[in-house]
Amino acid sequence: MLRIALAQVNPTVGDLTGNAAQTVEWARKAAEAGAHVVVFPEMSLTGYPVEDLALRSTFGEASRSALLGLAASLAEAGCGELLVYVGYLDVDDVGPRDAAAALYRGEVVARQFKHHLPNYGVFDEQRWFKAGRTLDVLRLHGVEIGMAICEDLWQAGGPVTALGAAGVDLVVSPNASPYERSKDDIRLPLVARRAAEAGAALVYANQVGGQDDLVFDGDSFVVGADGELLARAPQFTEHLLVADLSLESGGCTTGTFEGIEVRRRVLSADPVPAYEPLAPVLSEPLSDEAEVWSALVVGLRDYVHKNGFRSVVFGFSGGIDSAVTAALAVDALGPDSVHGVSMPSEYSSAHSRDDAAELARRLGCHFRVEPVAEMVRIYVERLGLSGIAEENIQARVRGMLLMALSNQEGHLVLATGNKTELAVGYSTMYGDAVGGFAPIKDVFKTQVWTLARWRNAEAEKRGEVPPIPEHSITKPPSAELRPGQLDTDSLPEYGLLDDILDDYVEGDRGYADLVAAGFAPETIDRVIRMVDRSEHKRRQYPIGTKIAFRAFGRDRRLPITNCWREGEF
Ligand SMILES: Nc1ncnc2c1ncn2[C@@H]1O[C@H](COP(=O)(O)OP(=O)(O)OC[C@H]2O[C@@H]([n+]3cccc(C(=O)O)c3)[C@H](O)[C@@H]2O)[C@@H](O)[C@H]1O
Ligand SMILES: Nc1ncnc2c1ncn2[C@@H]1O[C@H](COP(=O)(O)OP(=O)(O)OP(=O)(O)O)[C@@H](O)[C@H]1O
Ligand SMILES: NC(=O)CC[C@H](N)C(=O)O
Repeated sequence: MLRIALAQVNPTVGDLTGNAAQTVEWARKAAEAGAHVVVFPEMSLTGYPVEDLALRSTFGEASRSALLGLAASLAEAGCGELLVYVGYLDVDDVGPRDAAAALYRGEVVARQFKHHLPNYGVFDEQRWFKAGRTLDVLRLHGVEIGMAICEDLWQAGGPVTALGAAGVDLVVSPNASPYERSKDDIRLPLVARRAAEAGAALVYANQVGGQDDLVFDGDSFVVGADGELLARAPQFTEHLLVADLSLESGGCTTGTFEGIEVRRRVLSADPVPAYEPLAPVLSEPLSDEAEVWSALVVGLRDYVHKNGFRSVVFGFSGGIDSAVTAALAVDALGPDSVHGVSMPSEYSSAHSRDDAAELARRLGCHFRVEPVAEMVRIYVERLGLSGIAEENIQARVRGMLLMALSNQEGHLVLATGNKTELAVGYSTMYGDAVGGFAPIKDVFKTQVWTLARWRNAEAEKRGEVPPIPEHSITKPPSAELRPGQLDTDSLPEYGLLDDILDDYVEGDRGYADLVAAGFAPETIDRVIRMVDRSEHKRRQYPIGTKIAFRAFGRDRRLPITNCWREGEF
């Protein structure tokens, strides 16, 4: 029997000192829980992803030296007998390495480099790292333990097959697997299959927390050699998952398997005396809406706090996007850190002001009214503005006002745009598109309504006041930039629009496939033109948390100057 701890922690990219201190603190908790082994996430000492920091030799050297310091600190903290797997950035003659080390009795007893470097979606690892070629097996208390770093699990054959062929009893896997909807439905069966293929139990330790536009959900778990789920950590929160594994050791051989050299070192040969196992912890995965909400809350909170802000400011229009952004911000930061500003113009309806005030009342956050009509009038008269130029100046005056409040009072400005608007370019540059972070930029408009209803229903279940005024959910969306304006004057109805965008953006489908899906050719043409023409706006839009398979930004990268148009060929 061996007691394994999975430290599902939230590191901060670049904070070697803070992350090392966090590693010691969590290792101590694992030791106190009686664990023999503790596994931290991928590159937990540096944070993940470090992007081009990987290419800085100074950072690589600092990471290597922080690892040695950590080995010593762990021993000093009384964790010397605990086998600690920690991820870090290594650098050798070949180049930078996505690495994990095993620390024991104050020493680095193994260093292994990731073999498979993902280079798709949000990952650019072939730009940043050189691949590893060897695997290190450690024998601890008679158990043969191998290691596979994140993507090494995702590729059939290779490291896990080699470890299985060598005869390991247990594979530990440090991971930094970013959240996207339903990804947990892919990970667990995949890892279970790998465990069964290797004939070894598998410990999957994932990072939690936000890093720029990525959020990590944790959801660490342990599966047995037959692929059965034995323990699972909760999502979106730091957690120490402790599990007892009953492992039969058949012994391990060294040599070359699958073309990979497997090395082995014996740390301690004797099994631990029998002890009373812990009851297994099997946290329930969250519902789809709860999962997305938590992702958005954690992504926003970590962006704000890790960048040294304590509060946010943005426009409360009385509409659904700013209402959902406000509810998220209050869940993430607390009401005292959220500053809403109503900025009525000449065309703002009375209900937009009332709904904005009601939202603030329900949330208990800060709220002020700053009319913009007079400032807008000066621009309009001085420059003789009309039409779209007059419409947009209202949004731009609001943007300027919010940035002024940010400068003056130190709040981070949030942009409230959703994925549908971003897709079709339905926002004013330097107007409602200003800000440092855009919490719902990867959420389609129809999902914004779903989340609003879900969040209100959750509040009702808990006997709390629903945060979002009903009228903000039910009224027809309008930018209120001219009298009686409705979004549907310029855009197809949102249900239809989101269906097309789901196929064109998420599914990357071509024209013929869209027609085959049953959309009218003229609507397809119109939507595709709007999407393709607004790439320049998306490049300038603030970052925000990725929740979908294909988010704008890291996942979907298209040229701005681009004369290719989907059509009939
Ligand atoms: N390829 C390119 N590269 C760089 N810049 C490029 C560009 N193409 C145009 N531009 C620039 O972009 C400008 C046009 O963009 P912009 O000034 O933003 O204005 P524009 O896209 O013409 O108008 C904004 C649209 O968004 C709608 N809106 C505004 C505010 C809020 C909401 C809402 O409901 O959330 C909707 C509004 O009703 C209107 O339909 C051009 O004048 C030009 O300066
Ligand atoms: N009268 C207003 N007072 C304060 N902020 C406003 C006002 N009008 C617009 N904004 C800001 O600009 C953003 C874009 O708003 P707009 O009403 O143009 O479109 P929207 O995408 O339907 O957003 P919402 O659903 O929040 O109204 C709003 O979310 C809000 O932050
Ligand atoms: N850091 C990684 O190697 C992550 C890649 C992997 N496919 C995942 O998303 O989980």
